[in-house]
Amino acid sequence: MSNFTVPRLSPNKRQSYRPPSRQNGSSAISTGGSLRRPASTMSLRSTSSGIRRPSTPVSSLRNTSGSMISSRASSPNSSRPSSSLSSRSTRPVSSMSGLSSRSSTFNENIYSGTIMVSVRPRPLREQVKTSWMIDSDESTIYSPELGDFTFDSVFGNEVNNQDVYNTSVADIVNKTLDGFNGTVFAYGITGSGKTHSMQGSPSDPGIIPLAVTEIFNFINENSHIKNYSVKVSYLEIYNEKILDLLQPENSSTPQAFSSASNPSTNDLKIRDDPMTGVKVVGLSEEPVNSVDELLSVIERGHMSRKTGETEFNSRSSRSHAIVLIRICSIDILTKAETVSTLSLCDLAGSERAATQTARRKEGAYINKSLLALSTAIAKLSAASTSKTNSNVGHIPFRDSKLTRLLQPSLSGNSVISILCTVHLGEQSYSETVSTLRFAAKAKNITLNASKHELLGGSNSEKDRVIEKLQNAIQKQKVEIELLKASNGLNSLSISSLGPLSESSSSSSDSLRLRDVNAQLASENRLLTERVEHLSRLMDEKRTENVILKTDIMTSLTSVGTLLNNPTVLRNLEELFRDQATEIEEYNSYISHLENELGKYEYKKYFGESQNQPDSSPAVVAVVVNDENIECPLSPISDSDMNGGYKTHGLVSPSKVRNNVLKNGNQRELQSLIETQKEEIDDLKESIKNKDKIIKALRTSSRFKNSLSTDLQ
Ligand SMILES: Nc1ncnc2c1ncn2[C@@H]1O[C@H](COP(=O)(O)OP(=O)(O)OP(=O)(O)O)[C@@H](O)[C@H]1O
Repeated sequence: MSNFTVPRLSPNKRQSYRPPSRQNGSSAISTGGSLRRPASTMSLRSTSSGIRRPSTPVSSLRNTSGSMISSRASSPNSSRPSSSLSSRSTRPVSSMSGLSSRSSTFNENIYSGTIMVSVRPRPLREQVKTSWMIDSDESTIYSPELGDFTFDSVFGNEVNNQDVYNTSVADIVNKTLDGFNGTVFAYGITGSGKTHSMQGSPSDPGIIPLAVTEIFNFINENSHIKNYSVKVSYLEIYNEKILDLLQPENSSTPQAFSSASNPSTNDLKIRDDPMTGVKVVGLSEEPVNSVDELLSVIERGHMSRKTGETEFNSRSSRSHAIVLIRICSIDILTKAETVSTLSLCDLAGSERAATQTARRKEGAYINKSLLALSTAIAKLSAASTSKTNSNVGHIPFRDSKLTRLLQPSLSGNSVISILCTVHLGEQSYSETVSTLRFAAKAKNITLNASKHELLGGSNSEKDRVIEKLQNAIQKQKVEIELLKASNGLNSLSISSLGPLSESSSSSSDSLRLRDVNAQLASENRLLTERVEHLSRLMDEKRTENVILKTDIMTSLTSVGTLLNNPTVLRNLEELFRDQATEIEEYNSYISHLENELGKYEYKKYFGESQNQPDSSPAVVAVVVNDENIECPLSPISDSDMNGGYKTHGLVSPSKVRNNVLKNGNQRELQSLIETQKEEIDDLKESIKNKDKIIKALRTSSRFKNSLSTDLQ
């Protein structure tokens, strides 16, 4: 059974909905079951700009069941104001400029303005703490640490998908129906509500089914003025591969049989396209004639989408999914033809490093493409805000399939709405901040979208296209003439195909030129493939690096987290102190043993009656082998030094042996020496281990100090 319930909007509800507080321009708060206090009684707080205005902490925006509430009316098709719109084609231009609340201008063929950016927090559970606040103006979200973030809309908890659609998406769909390309995408961390907003549920249909409904309602209304055709494609980008969700490969063509003529649907290629900017080669398109048909095609594609379980979402989308709805209209009277595409994107959510390898790989690809998207957005934002447009550099659209596909839209060829979904719990604070920063940058981007009218349009439009084509033909003619006139160039160009015959006519010249052209085109193809191959290799390398970096960061973060825990730190310091004390004890025990050994050896060597001089240093070690007896602090013969000691000397083994024999039991002495030596070695080994531990503890302590310095 389809997941989508088809909402039937009555035609007059198609126009953009503004909540009551906005429509009458006041900040009055709707009380339809809402617990939000009226603005006048709200606590005042100062903002970064010094203006004081009412605000409500997110935590207080909960109703008794723990869900958040805001002033936006929850109005499942009921409380929405009905507009007097009878036909969009007759709607005054001024009423269509509401795409973004920031400055935007619109004429029949060009839209200039900014991206519509909205923020939708996922409802918090009762016990979840948050420091975020949403202003009653429904456009500002505030954190005490970072201040205000202002967007076109910041939704409260009680809004449903219909409200989100009316406020943030309906204008985009309307413009698509007018011939502009439209793009809507949901962006946010895993589990923040992207799929919930885009697809919805039977009881709360999402943006995709609502947009589809609006499209067909409009088409039905205007079928007496224009002929429409609608086609749908559905693709996903999974691990940097583009897959056709309407023709999953395993259902039809086995990979082994895929060839250039029957390209694999498991990794479709993107090509530049003069009409649409980019084109996914081989992506299937299905014609559809009704809401139900369109939704069932999407539902079919949806079944093939990759999902998996993450820490935050038991059914997480592991791919970026894009529904492309192509609408073609031909004016019955003027024959003006427009083609426009509505792209509805449910992006995969970013997430912290996962534990499973497969999830980690997916996560690395997802994070990589989202990083590419936010880099592109940041650069476009810088380009839009910079007065000179210089120093913004190249926009790296080719860094990921996602940015490559969105390139025409982000480059201004589309009207765009971005819905940023966030989770306002403390646990996701840093992710929420980065999503809001992304949203703020996106808000700066300016768009200059134009309608996509084809031949057959108004006379002036037709003339413009004809003139363009004639100019192109003229240019080519001149080029051919130049080639013909220049023998040198001619022979240079054609030499690779063999000499021209003396008597070549102009027609054979042009045949040869066509051959040269074909050869150059095929070389070009080869080079393009090589470039693609190399960039794929680079992509793989980058992904490996991302995975490696993610692993390293995970380890560093866990060490950092461990060292930031005061209890762990205290325990480590105690351990460190204990080890140091123990080492000192060992050292003094070793000295004691060495002293004893020295005394014992001295007595054996010089006789029981001789006392070791008090001032004599201890023997540190005695090594017995066949050739030498090494006594780093060994006693030497009477004659050598009158019973004194020589440091680190080597005594001849025969001398020692003689003296030992003179004093009795050599075996006993040797075994004692060896036992003592083994004990000393064991103790030294144990000190070495302790030293290692101390060294490791010192290193972690240094690492912790440097981490905390970095964090400051
Ligand atoms: N605004 C909301 N109201 C009610 N439930 C919501 C809302 N947002 C999200 N949820 C619920 O939270 C869960 C996760 O949401 P969803 O699957 O839409 O997240 P997501 O951002 O698409 O995650 P992923 O990127 O992992 O696919 C779902 O059960 C969804 O129903």
